[in-house]
Amino acid sequence: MDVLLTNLIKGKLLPKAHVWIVSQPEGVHKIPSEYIKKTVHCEDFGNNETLTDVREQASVDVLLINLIKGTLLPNARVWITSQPPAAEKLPDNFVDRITEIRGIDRQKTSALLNEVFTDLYIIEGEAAQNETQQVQDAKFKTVKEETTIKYCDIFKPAISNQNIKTVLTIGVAGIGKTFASMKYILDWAEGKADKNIFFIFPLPFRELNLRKDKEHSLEDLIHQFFPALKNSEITDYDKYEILIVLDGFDECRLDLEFSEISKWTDVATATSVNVLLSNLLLGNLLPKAQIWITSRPAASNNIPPEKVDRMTEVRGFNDEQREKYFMKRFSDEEMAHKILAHVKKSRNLYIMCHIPVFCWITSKVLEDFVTRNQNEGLPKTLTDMYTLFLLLQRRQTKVKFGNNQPSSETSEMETCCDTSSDETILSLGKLAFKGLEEKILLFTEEDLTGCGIDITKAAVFSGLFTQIKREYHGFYQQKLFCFVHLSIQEYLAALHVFYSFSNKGEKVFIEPTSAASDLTASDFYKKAVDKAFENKNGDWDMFLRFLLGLSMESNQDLLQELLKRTINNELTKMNTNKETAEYIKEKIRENNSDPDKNLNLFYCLNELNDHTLVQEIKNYLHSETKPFEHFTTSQWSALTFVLLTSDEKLEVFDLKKYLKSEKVLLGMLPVVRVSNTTLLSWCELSEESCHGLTSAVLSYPSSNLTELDLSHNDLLDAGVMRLADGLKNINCKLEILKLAGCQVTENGCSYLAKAIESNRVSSLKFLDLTYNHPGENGMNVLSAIVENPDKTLEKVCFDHGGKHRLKPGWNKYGADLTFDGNTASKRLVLLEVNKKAKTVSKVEEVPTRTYNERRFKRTQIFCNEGLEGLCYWEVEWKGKVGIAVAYADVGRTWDSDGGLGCNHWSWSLLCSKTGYTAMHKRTSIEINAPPCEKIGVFLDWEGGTLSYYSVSSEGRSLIHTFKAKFTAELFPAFWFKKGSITLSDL
Ligand SMILES: Nc1ncnc2c1ncn2[C@@H]1O[C@H](COP(=O)(O)OP(=O)(O)OP(=O)(O)O)[C@@H](O)[C@H]1O
Repeated sequence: MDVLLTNLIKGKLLPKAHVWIVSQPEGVHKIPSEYIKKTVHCEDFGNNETLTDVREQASVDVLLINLIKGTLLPNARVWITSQPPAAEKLPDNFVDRITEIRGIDRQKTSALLNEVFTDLYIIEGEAAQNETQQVQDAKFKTVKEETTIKYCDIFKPAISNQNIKTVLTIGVAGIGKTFASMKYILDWAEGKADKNIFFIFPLPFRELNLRKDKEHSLEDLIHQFFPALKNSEITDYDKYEILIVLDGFDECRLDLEFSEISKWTDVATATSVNVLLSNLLLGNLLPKAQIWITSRPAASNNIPPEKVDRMTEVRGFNDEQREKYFMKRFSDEEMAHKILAHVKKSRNLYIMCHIPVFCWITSKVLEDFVTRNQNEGLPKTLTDMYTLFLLLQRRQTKVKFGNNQPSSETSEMETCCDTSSDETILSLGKLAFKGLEEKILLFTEEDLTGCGIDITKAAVFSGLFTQIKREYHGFYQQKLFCFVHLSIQEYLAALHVFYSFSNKGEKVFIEPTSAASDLTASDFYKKAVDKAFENKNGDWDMFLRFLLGLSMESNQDLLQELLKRTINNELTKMNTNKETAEYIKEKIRENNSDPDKNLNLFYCLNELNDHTLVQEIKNYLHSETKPFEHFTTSQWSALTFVLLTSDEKLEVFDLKKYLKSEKVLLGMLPVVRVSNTTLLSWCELSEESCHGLTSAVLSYPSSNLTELDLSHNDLLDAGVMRLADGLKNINCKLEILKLAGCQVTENGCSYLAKAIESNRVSSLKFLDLTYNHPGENGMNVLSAIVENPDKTLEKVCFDHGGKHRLKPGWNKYGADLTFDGNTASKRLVLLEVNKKAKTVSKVEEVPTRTYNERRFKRTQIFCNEGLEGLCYWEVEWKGKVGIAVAYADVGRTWDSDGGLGCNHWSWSLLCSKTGYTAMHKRTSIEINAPPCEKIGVFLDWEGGTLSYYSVSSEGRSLIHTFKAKFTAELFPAFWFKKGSITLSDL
């Protein structure tokens, strides 16, 4: 027994077991101190003085001990809450900080993360491991679906042996990135998950920014965030499994440098935070630690892709999760149903509610509506919602100040409180605007006082503005504040600008020049439109939406009391709004280069209640006539907006359904981004489209595109080089890329090969390079990648290659035809080295033809070449002729099946001075088109089409298309009433 116990305590027996020894104090010395990790003294409970009278004076300790022991208030129930055991290894206050929802739900003290957290829709990008097994696994997944991942599995390997060290999670503002990471940490702290992880260090960029001016060691930095660790005497961090959560990379104001970085591996020596963070991300510092970075999409491009092992994107709530959110949010089920019903009433609102932060604001506002039994004035626009939210905060503050029922004694006090709280709101607006201008998200006390804000008064607006709770803060002594969400900062900034202009005539964001003072209201809004429009990063886009929303009378009615003014007629005149709307439409018309900017302008029109453009497009889409050829730029932008905001998921985007035009494509790139498949073949595109696709789609983090068909456009190697840049990008999710007939040579192939080689997360499986000229080398470099088990590429098609494929346009499909003299009728003569056939009036007997006289009874001739695949040829004709194709054994003899175009196995276009007739089987279709001397024939054998075109110096114009399922080679053939056919050279 002794041996057993000794070895158990020493850790030799059951080395991983926790051992808890309970002993009288005098027995403790018998256990060697090196085997004791922690001693808890319980003697206070044993020999303390007894207290029975609640009126008796005693120390807090004595009071508590007696309460717990039950000697004091013996009938009272005592509820002791404690941190769970896993939290023992955590720094002080850690669980509290995570459990309690900071900022955004502060007012509701009972709001615990576990209570409100609703599962999120998160998708996984391709894993970036080099592991053969994983790649092979990926190869067998034939159908690519969006892979969803649960927040708790973010670091879970997809296959065994996979090491996921760094995860990047992206998502738009308020979509739930921070929440997902907090819930992950909480699960761990509660011992529910990731028990192998010893420490999790959340280091938000917001707060790391504050340390950028001084040098720190990584250890120091950790101690600043978690002072309790100072006493932990950890000497070797590599001994522990550590997860570092770097939240909000988009807010990073450090100059992280990943390329020519000075390598830093020392945890204990001080250097700049820039160097520490860059080295942490590159894996030089704490090489074994796992890293979780969250970021809004645009900023995430700066993270070196090869260092990211898994990309995930938070997409917010899907329909089911959205409903769950509202059901969880309200303990009163009836209330939850009512609110959901309100949300569902407005399609706009319902769609916006896929963003959790918007759900939160919506639930606050609608809860108030339902409680007050109010059905009128439900919010319709984004600004409506935020205005109502602000008014709710204002009313709640009023209630906090005391009596809500005005009476003669309290009214003066109330007015005073109202005034001061309204002033606080307006000052918060000033601070918000200053923050937007200077790109500040965290504010110090000086910032607040600088804007005339009294901290104690601002504290009551905890639904808008909050102090960052950091009692454990060792390093940064100042108190720090922030708006509960950036969108609230943007709304308040717009309110400030609106208020300054309408009440004081100040144009805050316009340089104080004399000209500015003469600005009319509509000029003022136009300047705001320009300001947002000119900002590349879209920093002022939301602000503009709010400012324009505030210019609406409906919003000003709501805010009248807060703004303490009668409505300035000029500001709300319908004319002003109309003028602004027209100005925005003009901007949309003029802007051909940045489709995303136009989208924001459409959202602005929505705020101004101007739906004319959008409605017009919706009408077109529902009508028979879709005059896309005559669409203006603004109509194209409106179409883009309509497609993007449609309820239906856009699986396939086919440009040909609208207009084959490069300019149109470039304007509709945001639509390409959300589609899974984009079809752009035969659209007359050039290198410019490749450039646009790479920058706005393939490199775009949240693009959905997995299949891209760019075939039969003259992209050349230059275009392929642009596309290769996209293929290199970590965000590129393409699995199928079709570049048939794009004039690609060996060079183009090597750009593609290098791109696929260099992208660790390349998911490309199929590459179509038919009808190009890859040459031996081009084929070899790409085939080598197919052979490489570390790469997902399964197949590259090189069929129908050759030098002639480098000809421009349709000439690359040119069929080099010659007449087969043996099939020529006696009435025909062949001229110009078998390129011209002509009827003659006097038939001359040709001795070589006599072996089968019957075949010459029809005046026709066939070509030698049997065609499949894509082929194009042109002929010049005179007289009355039939231009046809037929299977090999058809119609060459005089038989009962009739001539060319009169049976199942041939198709013909009869050409004469009066027009054309399309003939197949026994049907013929008259085509009313002016006769043209030159006819182009395009055969897409696999696609099952045979098209005839008139060809002139103005281009090609379609005469007729036959559709059929071709089953064998087709031979060009010609029938003559009288006249001639010349095969043209291409
Ligand atoms: N899973 C969730 N369940 C319930 N509420 C959520 C969830 N995710 C987010 N929210 C709500 O949305 C708010 C914003 O979420 P969060 O701060 O995580 O967004 P974010 O993506 O980090 O945004 P930002 O990029 O602006 O920092 C939260 O404070 C919370 O009210």
